[in-house]
Order: sequence, then C-alpha cells, then structure tokens
Amino acid sequence: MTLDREPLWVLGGGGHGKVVLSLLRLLDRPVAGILDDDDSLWGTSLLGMPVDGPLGRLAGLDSPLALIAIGNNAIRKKIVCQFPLVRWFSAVHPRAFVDPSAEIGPGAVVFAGAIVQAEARIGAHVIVNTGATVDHDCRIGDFAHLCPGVHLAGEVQVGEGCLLGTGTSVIPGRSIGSQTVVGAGAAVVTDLPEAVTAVGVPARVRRDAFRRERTARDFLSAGDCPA
Ligand SMILES: CC(=O)SCCNC(=O)CCNC(=O)[C@H](O)C(C)(C)COP(=O)(O)OP(=O)(O)OC[C@H]1O[C@@H](n2cnc3c(N)ncnc32)[C@H](O)[C@@H]1OP(=O)(O)O
Repeated sequence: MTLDREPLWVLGGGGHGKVVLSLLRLLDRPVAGILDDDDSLWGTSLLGMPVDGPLGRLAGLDSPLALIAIGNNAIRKKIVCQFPLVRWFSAVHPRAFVDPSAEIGPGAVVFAGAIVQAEARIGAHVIVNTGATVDHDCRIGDFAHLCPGVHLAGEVQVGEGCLLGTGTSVIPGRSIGSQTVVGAGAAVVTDLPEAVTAVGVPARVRRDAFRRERTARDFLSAGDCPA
C-alpha cells in the first residue's frame, strides 16, 4: 500500500475530531477508525463514522499512522508521550494556503481558510484553526493552538503549548512565551512572558482568578518527550 493510501487513526471523537474527519475526507484519506478515552463517546458517531474505543487500542498495532484531533494542548502532548511508536500524520486543508517555503511539523493541522506565509515554521502537533493567518518568518512552537481567526503579523514567535484565543492579533516581531494563554479578541502589542493569561486590547497579563492558568501546569505535567 502506498503511504498516501495508508489508513490513519483519528484520536479524538469530539467537535475538533469532527472537523479533522471532514478535512481527511476532503483529502480522500482513508480513516482506520476514531478512538477516544471518553467512554461516553464510544458507540456514538462522527459524520456517520463510529467512535470505536479507547486510545489504548493503538498499543497493539505495529507503528500505526495517526492524527490527534483534540484541541487541548496538554492532552495532545500527553498522547504523544504515551505513544512513542505512532507515526504522526499532518494535514493541510485543500482550501488553505501554505507557502512552499513554509514548514509544517508532524501532527500539525492547517484548517480551511488558513494562510501560512513564506518561511514560517509551524511546530509539531500545532493547530492552525479556521481562517487563522501566520505571516512570513513566524515561529510557532510545538503543541500550540491558533484558534479561528488569529492573525499573526511577520516574525512573530509563539512558544510551545500556547493557546491564542479566537481573533487574537499580534503585531510584527512580538514574542509570546511558552504555555501562555491569550484571550479571544486580544491585540498583542508587547512581548508576553511564559505561562500567563493575557486579555484585552492591548493585551495585558491578568494574574487573578483565571481558571485557564491551570493550562500551563497541565502542559508541564504532561511530560517531556520529543514531539
Ligand atoms: C473551533 C473552536 O471553537 S477552537 C476554540 C476557540 N476557543 C477560544 O477562542 C477560547 C478563548 N478563551 C478565552 O478567551 C477565555 O475567556 C480565557 C482563556 C481568556 C479565560 O477563560 P477563564 O479562565 O475560564 O476565564 P473566566 O471566564 O473565568 O473570566 C475571568 C475574567 O476574565 C474576563 N475575560 C475572559 N475572557 C476574556 C477575553 N477574551 N477578553 C477580555 N476579558 C476576558 C472575564 O470577563 C472575567 O472578568 P472579571 O473577573 O472581571 O469578571
């Protein structure tokens, strides 16, 4: 079987899994099955395809091909640590534009309407969600999630495991530290440190009462494994 016809496993049976499955169908990629550790999803279906069972099923397979379809950055990292023998598929939607000089890491997904410009580097297991734009020379660290409609100007650096909420804009050359969360609609005009939550226009760090602060701790506790 040629590599481009090898069936792959979709890991995640929720809403993000649904858009990943839709994308794989548009690419005409055969899907071996959908796995999720949430037993309430077993027996349900995504776009008519059943959610088969837990991720543990991968352990019995000989270096399977898979794609993680879960939006939570820490969970994606945990899964990569848990299954070192899996080969990770990356996918670009046929209606996205990725410049030929850009790099897309293993396990990364670029969704419909997204644009990745010249010499940008997208790390492993990154999500470039619907309509997000990543301009020239940006560096996106492993396991980051650029939510729908994020706009990064040129030479922006986004650290490992960051979540940039829907509609975040970042001006040229700014740097966002690892595991930082930026709230939806923010405008990042200064560098942001690591493991903080920043919101607003202009984006300011808020250290009070954010439940998502736990995201950084979850991410660090997910382990240290090569992406
Ligand atoms: C296809 C898809 O769906 S992909 C997923 C897309 N997901 C996103 O874009 C999520 C983005 N998430 C956010 O913006 C969240 O609001 C977060 C992460 C910034 C904060 O979440 P939480 O920790 O749960 O914060 P919580 O809702 O408790 O709000 C805490 C305070 O911050 C304020 N706040 C929350 N989000 C924002 C924001 N984006 N901008 C400005 N203020 C905000 C709240 O109003 C509240 O203020 P108050 O204390 O003065 O009342």
